[in-house]
Amino acid sequence: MGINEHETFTAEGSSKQYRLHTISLHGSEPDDEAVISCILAANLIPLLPDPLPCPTKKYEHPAVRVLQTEHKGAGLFALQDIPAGQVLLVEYPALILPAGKFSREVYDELGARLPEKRREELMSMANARSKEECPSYVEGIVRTNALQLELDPKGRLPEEEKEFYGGVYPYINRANHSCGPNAMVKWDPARFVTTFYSIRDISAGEEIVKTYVNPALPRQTRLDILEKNYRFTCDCPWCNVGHSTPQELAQIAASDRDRALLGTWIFTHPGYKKWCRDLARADDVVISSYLEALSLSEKEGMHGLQNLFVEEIAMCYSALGDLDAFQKWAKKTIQLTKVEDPVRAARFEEWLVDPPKKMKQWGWRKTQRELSEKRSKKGVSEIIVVDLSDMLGFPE
Ligand SMILES: C[S@@+](CC[C@H](N)C(=O)[O-])C[C@H]1O[C@@H](n2cnc3c(N)ncnc32)[C@H](O)[C@@H]1O
Repeated sequence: MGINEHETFTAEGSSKQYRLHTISLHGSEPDDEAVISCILAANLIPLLPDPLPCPTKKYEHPAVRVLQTEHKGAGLFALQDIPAGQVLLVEYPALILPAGKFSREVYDELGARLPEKRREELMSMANARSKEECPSYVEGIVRTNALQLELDPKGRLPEEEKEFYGGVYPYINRANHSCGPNAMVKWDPARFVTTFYSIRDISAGEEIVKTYVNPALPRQTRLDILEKNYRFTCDCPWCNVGHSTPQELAQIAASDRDRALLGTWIFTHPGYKKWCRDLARADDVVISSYLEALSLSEKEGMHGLQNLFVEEIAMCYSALGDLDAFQKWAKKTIQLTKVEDPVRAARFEEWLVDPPKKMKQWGWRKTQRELSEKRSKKGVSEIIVVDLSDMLGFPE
């Protein structure tokens, strides 16, 4: 017997009230329709966008295919070379639900509410959990596949009522894991879709992989999380290494250290904004630091951070007034941010038209240096305090 939309229920160990809810996005054409079966906290339902967005066309890159692998079940593969910054798939979740544990009936009903074809797609997905752990097969699929998403992007729920939600995607979820991924996902709460996109160049025949864990965590922690949540031993080049000789252990320690460093680089190393204000620092200090970050991220396969690093470098060259170098790094920034942050990418596009004219900070450091040299030749010593708040490209 089904549970109806008006019935409320709770998760194990909680008194919070939830409801089943079906989101139907209707477009003008018959196949412009998306049905998402959800478990939502009762107080979240009134916060959903009203009216709901029109469905975005699903997108599948012509060179992306689901193929069977030897040991990992199905996976996604590139049939042709795909450059960094390309949209690979755009997809609605079939299911949206919170992380808590519900009864078998709730999960079964959640799956049963999908249109038949969508339900078939869902039931063919990987389930790494045993029947004892997850009596409902739908729950097993959820725990093997769900990707985190934000349903309250404007933060309208009080802090104590916030919770994590996940979405299950019959196509995007075919992507297997690597600690050096070549693709990432981005959830768009306004359109209810997730975009899967390349973060580095992918070669024809290569598997398209995302990361299921924070890649900045140490190797053993990553292995433990993957084993506990997804029931496999990661065999990526950073995990599948010998770990008995002192040399091998030193190599693992170095990789752990570099990954942790990369994960906090932008918070622990001086960036463009501070450097720009401080003429006492060498002109190349931030550029060298971020070139090092780029090279480490290449070594560790942490390409997902490179958009931040290339942007810092581009901005430094703008303050130095180096046109060729700025153009080179601004183009890289656009390529690596256009899916993740289109507004930022558009800003660089605009600057690129004529950087010296379009950028307030263009050549600022060069000009200030020349000025201070002139002043010191004249024997004038003064502290230059300049308000750069309006010139730094991006708001704080
Ligand atoms: C989200 S699914 C990925 C798609 C799945 N391979 C399929 O056939 O639908 C997660 C499951 O895929 C498998 N998997 C993912 N990445 C793997 C990897 N690097 N090595 C081995 N198995 C992996 C594990 O069984 C895991 O529980």
